[in-house]
Amino acid sequence: MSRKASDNVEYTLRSLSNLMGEKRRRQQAEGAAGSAAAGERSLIAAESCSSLNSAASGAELERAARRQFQQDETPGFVYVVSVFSALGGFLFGYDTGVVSGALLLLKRELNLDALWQELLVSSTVGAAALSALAGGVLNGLCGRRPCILLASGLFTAGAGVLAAARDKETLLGGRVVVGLGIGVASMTVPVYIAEVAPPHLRGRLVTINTLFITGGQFFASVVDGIFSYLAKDGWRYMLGLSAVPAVIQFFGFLFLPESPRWLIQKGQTQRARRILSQMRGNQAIDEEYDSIKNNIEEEEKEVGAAGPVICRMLTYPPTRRALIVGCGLQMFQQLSGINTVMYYSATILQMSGVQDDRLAIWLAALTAFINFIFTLVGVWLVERMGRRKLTLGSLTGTAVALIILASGFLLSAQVSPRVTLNPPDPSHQNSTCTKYSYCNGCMLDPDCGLCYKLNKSSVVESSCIPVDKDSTMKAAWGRCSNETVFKKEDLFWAYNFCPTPYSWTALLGLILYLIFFAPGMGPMPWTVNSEIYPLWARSTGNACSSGVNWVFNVLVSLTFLHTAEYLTYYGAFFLYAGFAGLGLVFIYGCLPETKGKKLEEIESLFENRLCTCEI
Ligand SMILES: O[C@H]1[C@H](O)[C@@H](O)[C@H](O)[C@@H](O)[C@H]1O
Repeated sequence: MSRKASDNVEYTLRSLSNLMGEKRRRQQAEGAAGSAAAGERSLIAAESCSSLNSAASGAELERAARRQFQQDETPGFVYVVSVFSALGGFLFGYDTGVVSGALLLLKRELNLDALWQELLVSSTVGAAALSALAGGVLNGLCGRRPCILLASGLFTAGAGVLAAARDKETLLGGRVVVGLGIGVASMTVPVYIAEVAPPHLRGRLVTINTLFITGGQFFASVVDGIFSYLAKDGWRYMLGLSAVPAVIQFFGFLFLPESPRWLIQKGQTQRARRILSQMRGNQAIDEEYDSIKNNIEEEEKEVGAAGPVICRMLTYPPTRRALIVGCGLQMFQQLSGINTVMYYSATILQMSGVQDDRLAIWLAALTAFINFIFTLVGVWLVERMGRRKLTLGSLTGTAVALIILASGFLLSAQVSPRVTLNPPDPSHQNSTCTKYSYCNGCMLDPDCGLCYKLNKSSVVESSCIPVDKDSTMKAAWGRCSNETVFKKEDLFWAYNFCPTPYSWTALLGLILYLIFFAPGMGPMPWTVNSEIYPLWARSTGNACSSGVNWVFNVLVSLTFLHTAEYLTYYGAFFLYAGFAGLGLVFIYGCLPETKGKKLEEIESLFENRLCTCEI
């Protein structure tokens, strides 16, 4: 029998056993009085059972099951709950994305030096790493709902502090509060959605959370674009706007339920049953309820309940393997360089000849839009292709795109224009910029930029000059120190990039990167982590893997400029391509397929040694 046919029969039989279970339950509820109003569903059940008795032919069985299936609709409530939780993802994306635009205005208004700018960006990511780890304990003790409420409270408070800040210290405090919210939300939301979703929709609904993350990043870039025109206080709106979705989520969650799985674990079975039937509409919940309950009991027998969860996870082989897979996926997601590619997109676009800064900001919004739209493709594909194929395909494409991107930088470096003019520094300060004889060295030095003219498409009259301390858009002195003047005189100022005929290669690499990364490597690490741990280990497993995601996020972004200085840009992107290659080997060997499986069935996928999973 073909796989499909056997699946059908299995499904048919399962549906029929549901049908009969449902009928039995109804009969018990209706009691001896034998209510005549058994409803349409009982009629179908009766019809199905009688057809089972009389003919019992395969075709009839299948027809009855199909009719039952058509009645089994997932109630809209599951979608409402998922969307409200995914607002946490939106805030994660918004708050990590909005800061780059806000900094452009902030550094002028509050005179921020490089250290303070760095602090305002990385304090949020650092706080997120810590609170994701702490979120595991909170989730286990208090449940998912209080954690989501806490996260939206933190997002609101942080937004308020940031919008009202009068000095940089308050700003730093606000960014830390927001980071604490991001960490808790990033680990709780995928777990919560996975626990309320029916198995056949779980991947899609959890992936919606990542869609909201990238949606938040896109929205942030549009808000940055709009408020960049408001030189005074524009940053207050940028940073404060996130209070709106945070408040909506907070009030929404006052009315939304706790995860039924967490409730069963805590022995609150009546409440759990009520919520589970709300989530499943007209489908029978007995089977699901029993399987969750039995599983919890078995797990307690098998693993015991003594000692910290992380120690039990590490000493019990299936959860140890799941943890390695979960953390590995999150590590490779960040090591493939998504956040540097996104952050660097404006420069890549400038290399392609976009000289106007405002245009570059809007084109960066376009980059965020491509990331968002292709995450939507992931939502569509995840239940069709499954997690494993989608992740493998996505990472393969990402690695190829990184190679193209790196080659673009390599070719550009090989034809890097010569520095032809060396004007004397009027301030007589000893700048490092004078020592470079090619643009390539000049652009890798964060203190210098290239001032040049174009003759047709070739660079002429070029000089490597120190960059202005307040704005990277002009030189500290000389021909390129006054923006309006040098633009009128047909002069160009290149900071962080060199004019190159190979910019299209980098641009192609950038677009391909997002097209491949966004549907798979973006969402799958979150989706897979939400489903691979048994209930007792789920909060801790997700806390660890989210922590790994944030720690590698900080590491990759903080080291990028140094990596680029030592290895040059193409070296840095080749390095990420290498990491993506290693990630491919890891995923090929270790990631099992979890599509369509009940959360309770997934543990068995990790019973075998790693690297022996099905292909
Ligand atoms: O899955 C998300 C997403 O792909 C984002 O675009 C990225 O900024 C995050 O770091 C990542 O965790």
